[in-house]
Amino acid sequence: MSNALIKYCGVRSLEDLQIVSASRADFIGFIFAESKRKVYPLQVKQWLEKVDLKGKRLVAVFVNPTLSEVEEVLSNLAIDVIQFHGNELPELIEKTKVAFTGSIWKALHHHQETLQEIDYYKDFVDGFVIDSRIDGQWGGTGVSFDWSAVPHYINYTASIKKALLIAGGVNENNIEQLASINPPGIDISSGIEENDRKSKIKIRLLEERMFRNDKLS
Ligand SMILES: O=C(O)c1ccccc1NCC(=O)[C@H](O)[C@H](O)COP(=O)(O)O
Repeated sequence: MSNALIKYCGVRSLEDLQIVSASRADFIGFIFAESKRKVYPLQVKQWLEKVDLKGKRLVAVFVNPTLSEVEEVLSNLAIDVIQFHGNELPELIEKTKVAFTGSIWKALHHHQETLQEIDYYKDFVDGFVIDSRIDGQWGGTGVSFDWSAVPHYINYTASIKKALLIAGGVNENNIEQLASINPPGIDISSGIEENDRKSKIKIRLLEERMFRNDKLS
């Protein structure tokens, strides 16, 4: 059984939103950055008027945005979490907090010095998303990193009382392996897609495997 919180990211249509809203996700992510999954605040607002989220929280994902880009999203949507997925400086994070009282997560790419990067950001954010490091791409790569490092991230973020989600290439075939390491959160985009659309079938398979032994516990 897994207690991990789930974030399904990269919703890019009303149909995607309907599918993830009916899932066991805790968080739904929208990409407000250059990506094939990029969406716009007014578009998302219209979708949200038509869908019952069943209590799921909304995450706005940015890559090196201006403050006014962040403010435009916040003024149109009831965002619960902001995820900074680029090289944002603490100054931008601090300015964001003036108008935003929700949680802020910093996405960092897994490499030799990620724990030092966590240290650098820890006083400015509420949590971390650890994703794969792929040249020329910020996220949504569908590629996993070496999960033998995950226990280090779990222990360190627990010691500083920060949220943690593991991202990068999670899918229905490897979810049990990751869930067995017990990360507090798991973030998935490509792994629940088929032909660039969120897939009800992939989500069902992934959740069946992730929560396989729920009834026994
Ligand atoms: O998903 C994107 O297209 C994306 C583009 C630019 C920055 C971040 C992006 N995604 C952020 C996420 O939180 C994804 O869920 C995370 O990178 C994992 O993606 P995947 O490997 O496809 O599961």
